[in-house]
Amino acid sequence: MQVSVIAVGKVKDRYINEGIAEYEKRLRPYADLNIVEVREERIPNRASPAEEAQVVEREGERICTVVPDNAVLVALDLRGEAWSSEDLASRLRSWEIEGAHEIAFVIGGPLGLSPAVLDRARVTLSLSRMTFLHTMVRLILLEQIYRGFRIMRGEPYHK
Ligand SMILES: C[S@@+](CC[C@H](N)C(=O)[O-])C[C@H]1O[C@@H](n2cnc3c(N)ncnc32)[C@H](O)[C@@H]1O
Repeated sequence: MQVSVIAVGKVKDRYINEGIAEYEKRLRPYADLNIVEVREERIPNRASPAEEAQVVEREGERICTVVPDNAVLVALDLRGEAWSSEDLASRLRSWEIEGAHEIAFVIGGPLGLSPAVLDRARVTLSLSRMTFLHTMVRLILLEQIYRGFRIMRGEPYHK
């Protein structure tokens, strides 16, 4: 299965990049993983609500240009559905059964995802009610996708 993680901005912290690299490696037997970064828009100092909305909209336009037409799009958003890891495993299984060619998870920038991206998503997923650093979300999400595949295949993993 092709799994894409579309994310706004680059990960600069070494400790996060090392974790991401570890989970990219662990996921290799389960999925063809593709991480796509789109440019993070500069937020002006003391940005007005209109300027912030423009930042989010521009990043959203960049995201929309890289989302393949036939992908199942999962938007990571604080206000999304709360799933257990078993829920994610069963969604992965049902997308596989439906013959979905690609699952694309999308992570917003510091100001979140645009309405256009949220509208395009098949499902909006929350990892917690707490707000995480967007670069940290990339690592947490990869661990959950890995955990989901392990559960789906009935393979042991940490409880
Ligand atoms: C710093 S957060 C954006 C916060 C922004 N104020 C909002 O309300 O969307 C950056 C991105 O990380 C992801 N994110 C952060 N915490 C999350 C959570 N608990 N669940 C799902 N996604 C999260 C989302 O994709 C979000 O767009």
